Amino acid sequence: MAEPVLEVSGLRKTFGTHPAVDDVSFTVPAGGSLGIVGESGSGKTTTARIIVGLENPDAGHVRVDGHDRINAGRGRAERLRRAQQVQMVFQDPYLSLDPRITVGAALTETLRLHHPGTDQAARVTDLLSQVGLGAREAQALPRQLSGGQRQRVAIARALAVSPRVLVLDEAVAALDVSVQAQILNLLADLRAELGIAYVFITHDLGVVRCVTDEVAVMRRGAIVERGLTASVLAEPEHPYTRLLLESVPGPGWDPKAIVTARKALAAVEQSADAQS
Ligand SMILES: Nc1ncnc2c1ncn2[C@@H]1O[C@H](COP(=O)(O)OP(=O)(O)OP(=O)(O)O)[C@@H](O)[C@H]1O
Repeated sequence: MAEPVLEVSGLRKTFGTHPAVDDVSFTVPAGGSLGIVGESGSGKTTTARIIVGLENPDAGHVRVDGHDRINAGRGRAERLRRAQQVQMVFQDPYLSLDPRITVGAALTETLRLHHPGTDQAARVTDLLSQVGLGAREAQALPRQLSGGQRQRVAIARALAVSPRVLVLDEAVAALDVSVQAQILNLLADLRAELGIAYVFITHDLGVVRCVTDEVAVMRRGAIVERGLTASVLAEPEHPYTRLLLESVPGPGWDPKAIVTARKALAAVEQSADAQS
């Protein structure tokens, strides 16, 4: 197994009295891809925001290449270094792209900040070509592009920083299925080419199947099951994972299976509550 590039250990975050993230630990090897799945409110986004540094945990560690991100200094050099460890791609690239500046200018600005001294014009061309865009898109404003193109730009901008880890939070959820497939293929190609590690936050098990090696299933802030994606999806051990799988309509899908899976989960949780 490759050395972990990302190590998350004992992460906790409570909002008021509500534990949003409850003792979450996992590692991702260099160039690996971990999916984090779970229903709405299970703590996926809060975990992602802590990894990126948008939220502080109440307890726990996040390390990239062995360097602690939580207790690192707050100076400019430290902030740049942290950004070069982890970048994030959000569901809605509109929110992360400045509507007033062209794609080319946005990429140039990111390169100037993170990699001064490189040939920025050549690198912008490279980055755009890596995500399947060209000179036309370089001159466009975000609103002049399609949703899929905007998401490619958001990925290019994250790549411009040359991060070790890319956290993708529902990054294809807003796109229609054919564009989703194109972006998922692009992400798979980039991982193979650049060796970046991915943390893929999604509620979509189809996405997990396509682009992750391992998956962690979150429920009520905690990881209830984790393993190789193919094994977890083929032979889920936790009743909650089974319920998630039964909830995906497909050929031969039987809505009654959801009822059975819900009952099995309730029985397990009642017996856990009784023991605690
Ligand atoms: N800033 C906040 N203030 C208060 N509560 C919050 C805050 N952020 C998240 N929460 C709560 O923490 C819990 C976990 O939320 P989180 O967004 O991490 O879940 P999620 O699994 O990503 O859900 P979704 O898929 O809907 O984004 C939820 O109950 C949510 O209401």
